[in-house]
Amino acid sequence: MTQSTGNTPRIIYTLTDEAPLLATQSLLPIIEAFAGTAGVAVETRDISLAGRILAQFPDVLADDQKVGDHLAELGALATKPEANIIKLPNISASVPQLKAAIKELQAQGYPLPDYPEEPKGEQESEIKARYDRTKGSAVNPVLREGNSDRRAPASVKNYARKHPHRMGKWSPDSKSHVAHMDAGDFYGSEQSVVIQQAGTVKVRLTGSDGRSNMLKTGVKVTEGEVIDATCMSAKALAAFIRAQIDDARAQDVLFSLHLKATMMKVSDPIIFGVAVSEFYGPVLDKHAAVLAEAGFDPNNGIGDLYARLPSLDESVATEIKADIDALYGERPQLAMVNSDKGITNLHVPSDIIVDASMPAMIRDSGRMWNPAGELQDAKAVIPDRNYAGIYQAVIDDCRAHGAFDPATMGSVPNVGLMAQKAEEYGSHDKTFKIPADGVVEVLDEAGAVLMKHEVEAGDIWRMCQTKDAPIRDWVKLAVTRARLSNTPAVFWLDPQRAHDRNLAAKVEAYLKDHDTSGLEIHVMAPVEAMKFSLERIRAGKDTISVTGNVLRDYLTDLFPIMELGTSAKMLSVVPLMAGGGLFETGAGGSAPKHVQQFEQDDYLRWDSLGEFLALAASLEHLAETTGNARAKVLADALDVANGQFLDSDKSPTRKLGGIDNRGSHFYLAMYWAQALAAQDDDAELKATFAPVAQALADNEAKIVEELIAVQGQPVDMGGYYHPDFGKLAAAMRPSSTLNAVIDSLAG
Ligand SMILES: NC(=O)C1=CN([C@@H]2O[C@H](COP(=O)(O)OP(=O)(O)OC[C@H]3O[C@@H](n4cnc5c(N)ncnc54)[C@H](OP(=O)(O)O)[C@@H]3O)[C@@H](O)[C@H]2O)C=CC1
Ligand SMILES: O=C(O)CCC(=O)C(=O)O
Ligand SMILES: [Mg+2]
Repeated sequence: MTQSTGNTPRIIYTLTDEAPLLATQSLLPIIEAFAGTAGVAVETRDISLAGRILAQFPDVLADDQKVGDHLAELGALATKPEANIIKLPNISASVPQLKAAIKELQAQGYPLPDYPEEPKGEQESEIKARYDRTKGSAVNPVLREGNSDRRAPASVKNYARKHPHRMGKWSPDSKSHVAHMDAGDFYGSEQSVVIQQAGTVKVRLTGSDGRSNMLKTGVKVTEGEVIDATCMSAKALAAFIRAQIDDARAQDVLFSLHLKATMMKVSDPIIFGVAVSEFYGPVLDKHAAVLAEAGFDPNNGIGDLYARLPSLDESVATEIKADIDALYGERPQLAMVNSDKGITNLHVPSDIIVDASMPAMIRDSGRMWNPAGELQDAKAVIPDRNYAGIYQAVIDDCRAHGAFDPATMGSVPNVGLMAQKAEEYGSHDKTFKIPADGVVEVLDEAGAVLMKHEVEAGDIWRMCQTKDAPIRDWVKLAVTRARLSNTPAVFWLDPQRAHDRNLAAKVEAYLKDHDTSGLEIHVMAPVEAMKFSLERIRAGKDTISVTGNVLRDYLTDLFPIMELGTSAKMLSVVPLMAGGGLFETGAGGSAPKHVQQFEQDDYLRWDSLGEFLALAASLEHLAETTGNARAKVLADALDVANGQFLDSDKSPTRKLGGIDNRGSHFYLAMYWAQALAAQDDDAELKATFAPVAQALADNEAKIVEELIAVQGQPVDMGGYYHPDFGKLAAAMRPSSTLNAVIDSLAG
């Protein structure tokens, strides 16, 4: 961690995981050196999965192993006006990832306890509770103390139009489709209440035997807040999955499941587990006793079963493997995550993240990879109806009109509601797998029943909260964006949903607080909104989507992936409600596939454009809020550099032998230095950067050669979740010529 003292204006740059952490090793020294010339300190805070785990266990770690709770620190900072945080994507860990990270830290000498999946006794429950704080979407809901504004800046959109990426061709005969439940899902059972008076609510389960049990007490609620409760029937889900398995086989399409088991860290792993249990049912039933003994948990995927086979008697393990292979002969083929390695769609819950997986399918002509490594039509199972329909609408559109054309299509920016753990971000501690048949009720302090569901054992029940102030802020942000970009805005709200009806009433009321004259503002159900937006983008027109938290997530991968080929090129800003700024980098995740390639070939194809855009926005915000004129000069020059970077197409080439992430950082540094040397707003900066620009330009060929020369060899990172920073820095900064120029600027 680097830290400054006193009142130096500062930007916090987050250290995260996987590809973005690798990119940081190369980019951060450049950022620090440039920012330093304006007296801006760039400090780092570690919010990686490994860092978060270590921060939970100060009591078991030696003094030199302890790390501070940087996430808690940044969460507090996000509620203050001085916050200026650049947030890179981090791992939202599934249980298999969490266990792998713990194992790696233990092997590095950190005396951490094992993850007690089924805790026995108080001590193990306490350990599990600590680990669970680091699991799933543990970071974003803490830092996102504002709503989200994600869009492709004009320069990026123009670049995509000039250099359209490849889109898979769609056939009108495509059999690909989305399958969702028709009843018994969250959509069908949602109830919603607007809180009239601040207080607390509690959640009570009363079993059919009359005994009651508090699932949750003391949930604080504020006036005007919207709370919802909803429930998915385990029986209906299992029947639905069975029917889809049969139908996929009958139609000869791949079976694939698309969930968000990382962000919806309690409900979706259970849904994933039901799909695994149904698909592999005959084998799991036959070997139930031995698998239970081995600790297999279907919620962790069929990969968990394979991981446990070595602990079994060899003949039993061989029989289980043979039974699975035989079962594959009776099942539809599974969509593959990695067909070369035999990793299926049901192996690990964190490999099938719907926001990225559905757009990838749509980009690849609606097909997914089959076990033979070929593209094939697929059934995309998205059990809950809340949002599944939007993807079917895209598929229908592509089947009817062909793939979208990035050279001509319009854009769909997003204004997303997520502040103060809005909607599903607030569900993590209020989602339960129901232990017994009965009734779940949400009660207020006086004991009045606010919401009520009949439940059966195994059902998933969850409650969400959405505070009033974030809703007001979201409406305001939507109007501001519509006005600034002179673009129609559509609130995606479904009149069939209780929560959405409450939101729509608030939207109607809060729109009156703003001057909306001349603006085109609609409220439409998601499928209708999708159709409306698709028709417009085919005609080259833009439409702002104004959505809740989940659609924010889904749409900000879907549209950028269609429009730009990747969501890495998005500007992703979170204007914090307290006045600070959280600048996210792109809209994608931490790209584990990129790390595999880096480890194997010393080639990192991570595109840092998202970081460049976030940095410009962060410097601009810093200049505005602290009056630092030099930061403004740096920001303006970075805008120019970003434009030139796009014009010159200096993103990673994605081919060994071409520039990768590191090469793209060199070009950004050169263009940025050149823009600073060319400007006349600040003579001192001009003088500082003239020789830097000169040195970088003079040595361009040499630097590029030094950066490319290392490619093609394996890299030792000294760890995956907790790599050795010395090794990473050496690997990510292989050009001594570039390093000398940057280090001399840093002084
Ligand atoms: N903001 C956050 O903190 C987020 C974190 N996550 C976490 O990230 C991890 C991986 O999630 P996953 O769903 O696989 O999504 P990713 O976005 O990491 O991966 C999907 C694909 O997106 C493309 N991609 C994403 N970012 C970049 C980039 N900067 N440059 C080039 N390509 C990029 C790549 O696809 P292609 O090969 O097609 O170019 C990549 O393989 C998980 O642990 C998840 O929880 C996920 C989303 C957001
Ligand atoms: O919070 C998370 O786990 C993931 C968030 C995400 O995918 C996004 O914000 O786009
Ligand atoms: Mg996302």
